[in-house]
Amino acid sequence: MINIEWKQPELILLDQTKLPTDIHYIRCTDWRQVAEAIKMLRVRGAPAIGVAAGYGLILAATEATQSNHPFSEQLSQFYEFAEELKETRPTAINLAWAVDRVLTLVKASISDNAITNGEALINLITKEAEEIHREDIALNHAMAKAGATLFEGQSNIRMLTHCNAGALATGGLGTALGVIRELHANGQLERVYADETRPLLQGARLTALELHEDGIPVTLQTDNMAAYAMQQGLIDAIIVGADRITTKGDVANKIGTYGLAVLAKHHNIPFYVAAPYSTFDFTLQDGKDIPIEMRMAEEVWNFHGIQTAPSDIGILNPAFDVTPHELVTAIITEQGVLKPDYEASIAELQSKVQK
Ligand SMILES: CSC[C@@H](O)[C@@H](O)C(=O)COP(=O)(O)O
Repeated sequence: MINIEWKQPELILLDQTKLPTDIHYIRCTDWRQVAEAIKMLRVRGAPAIGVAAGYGLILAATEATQSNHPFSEQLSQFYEFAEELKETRPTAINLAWAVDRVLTLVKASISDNAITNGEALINLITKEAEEIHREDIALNHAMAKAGATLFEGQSNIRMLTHCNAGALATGGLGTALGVIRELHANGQLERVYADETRPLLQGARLTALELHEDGIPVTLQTDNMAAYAMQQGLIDAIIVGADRITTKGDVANKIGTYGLAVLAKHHNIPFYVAAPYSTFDFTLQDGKDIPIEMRMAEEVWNFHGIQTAPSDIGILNPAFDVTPHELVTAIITEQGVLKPDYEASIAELQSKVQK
């Protein structure tokens, strides 16, 4: 199932809010449609929103350079659009990372006089957006291989995952699900337990669908069954993706991840996080400084048009939580597996990727 495709002059996005029942594609010709799709989780998952935003910038540049204004004014307009796109979701750093990567390149090319008109700007952004997408696919492959090294010699692995960190959340195979796919291909995986992931059911609607379509045995459980499954000895390891990781190794991921990590500690089950370098925030040390997206109350009291609670009560709806580094057994990246001391291993990662 292709979730993101650039077909000049359109960005085609699979509307993930309609899965698993409807396969519906949105054809974006305006960057505002891309912003809306990101906000409404039609395209979601940290790396995927970074890839989509990269392409969204082509549409932003196309609109900004259509006027008869001087190029410098067109550029200012483009920067404003880019800022708006960047602010659509605050927690997943891959979004800001992708927008900033394109803006840094644009600004450097302007100051070098390498681009002096709209057409050159659009060409430059198109190349970079495509490169971000290609790179994400390669990062997923490298993470899958690196992650599998943690399970050498093991077989019949029963893995628990939360939310969707699969192909639908990235440009490629997925982060956590990339590792799961690799273990399945190696014949080492017995089964995946997928948390349904309230309130928007990314685990049920997306992870269960992806795995089932790939012929990977999957058992769906509601979030409040995870403790039971661990207590019954059904889970050998937990693997999740991430939306932002600090230099200490604190991990923001889908709400409910922290609870799983606490449970894993109690049951002595390894807790792994898989994420590419673009998910690390090298400017933040402590997880408490990660901005947590608070979403609409309606997502909790209403599901797909069915009211499931009184609508006029207090509702808590943080989209993410932060797992402290002490609870993370290892972080799988495309550069290899990071282990505690995370401050040291993440500093080493930073020196490799920010040459
Ligand atoms: C490879 S995706 C990692 C995370 O982005 C994923 O686990 C997650 O929390 C996604 O949240 P979502 O709100 O669906 O965008």
